Amino acid sequence: MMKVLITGSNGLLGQYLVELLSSLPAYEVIATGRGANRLRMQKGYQYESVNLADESAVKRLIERTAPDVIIHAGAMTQADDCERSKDACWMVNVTATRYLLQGAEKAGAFFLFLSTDFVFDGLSGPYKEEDAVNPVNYYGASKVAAERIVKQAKVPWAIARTVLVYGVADDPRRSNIITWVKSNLEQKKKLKVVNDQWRTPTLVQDLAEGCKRIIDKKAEGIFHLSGKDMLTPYDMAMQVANYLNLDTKLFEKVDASSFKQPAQRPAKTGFVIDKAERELGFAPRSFEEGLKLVIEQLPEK
Ligand SMILES: NC(=O)C1=CN([C@@H]2O[C@H](COP(=O)(O)OP(=O)(O)OC[C@H]3O[C@@H](n4cnc5c(N)ncnc54)[C@H](OP(=O)(O)O)[C@@H]3O)[C@@H](O)[C@H]2O)C=CC1
Ligand SMILES: Cc1cn([C@H]2C[C@H](O)[C@@H](COP(=O)(O)OP(=O)(O)O[C@H]3O[C@@H](C)C(=O)[C@@H](O)[C@H]3O)O2)c(=O)[nH]c1=O
Repeated sequence: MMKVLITGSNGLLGQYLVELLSSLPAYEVIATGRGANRLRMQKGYQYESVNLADESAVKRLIERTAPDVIIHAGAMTQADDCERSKDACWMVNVTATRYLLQGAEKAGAFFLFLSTDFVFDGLSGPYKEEDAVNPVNYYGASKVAAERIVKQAKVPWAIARTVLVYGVADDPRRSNIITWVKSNLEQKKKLKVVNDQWRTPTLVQDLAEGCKRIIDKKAEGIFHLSGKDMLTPYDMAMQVANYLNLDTKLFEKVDASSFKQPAQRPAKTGFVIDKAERELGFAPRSFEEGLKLVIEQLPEK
């Protein structure tokens, strides 16, 4: 049985990793999050409340649980918050990653780190794993710094980068493109939707499956795990609205410059996922299929 420690277990990806792995007999899951366990499903795994910024708590947890694998999904993920609170962002995204890695090296655990398309500048997407990083915001810079630490690890490691993850969260601290469009249009609210950013949005179930394939194979190195469809948020929003027969006249097509967000976003990212398809058998759903699955999962109004 593979003992897997998952950080960020109350987050969007974390909860799908916990549900996926704890439902399979081959895995023993230790889920760790900040504060109380917020998952709907509270059986079939061990939950440990740990602040990842607390070095001794992190190292004690790893020593006590002795995992074979650590999947580090926990992070400060709101790019604007990271721009405003750089110290907090660095503490969680970089320093905490170092604490976990030091614990992993002591335990001899395989280390899988979750990273982002925001490590790239967005000038020449879609990106392959070997392309040069050049972040345009502090969140991206923190992930580049964390990746650098992971690459020097004394244990086998992998970095899974992903893009614009969407899905249904038990207790979401942040919305995502589908839930955000659906809830606003249903309330007849006007939406400014960006038409000059390009992404390859990723269904959270596909991302969790990709992470599972990496740990099953102990596949080492960087893997780009995202959807294959290159879309703008406007394209995505139109697909959501049309599928749900909601009023697309509520959309105002804007370019990113009309947003006064603290963190700059890279214009055109998106990933080439050939390596993940070839080496992991990674096969993500189309945005249309993912959209349908998410809508089916949403609780009835
Ligand atoms: N969502 C996306 O579009 C993308 C995500 N990624 C990366 O994938 C990973 C998972 O993302 P996602 O699930 O969407 O992120 P979420 O923001 O949904 O989850 C992140 C989790 O980390 C936890 N966390 C933050 N700070 C601490 C801390 N100090 N101690 C313990 N836990 C902490 C949060 O806790 P709490 O719930 O209490 O806030 C949260 O549950 C992240 O590393 C992210 O950078 C990469 C590209 C795209
Ligand atoms: C808030 C808002 C967003 N958008 C678009 C812009 C953007 O491409 C998309 C998502 O916007 P957000 O600001 O919510 O998300 P954003 O911070 O851009 O998303 C990022 O999150 C971190 C974790 C990552 O690692 C990145 O891969 C990326 O997913 O929706 C609009 O079109 N209109 C809006 O009013």
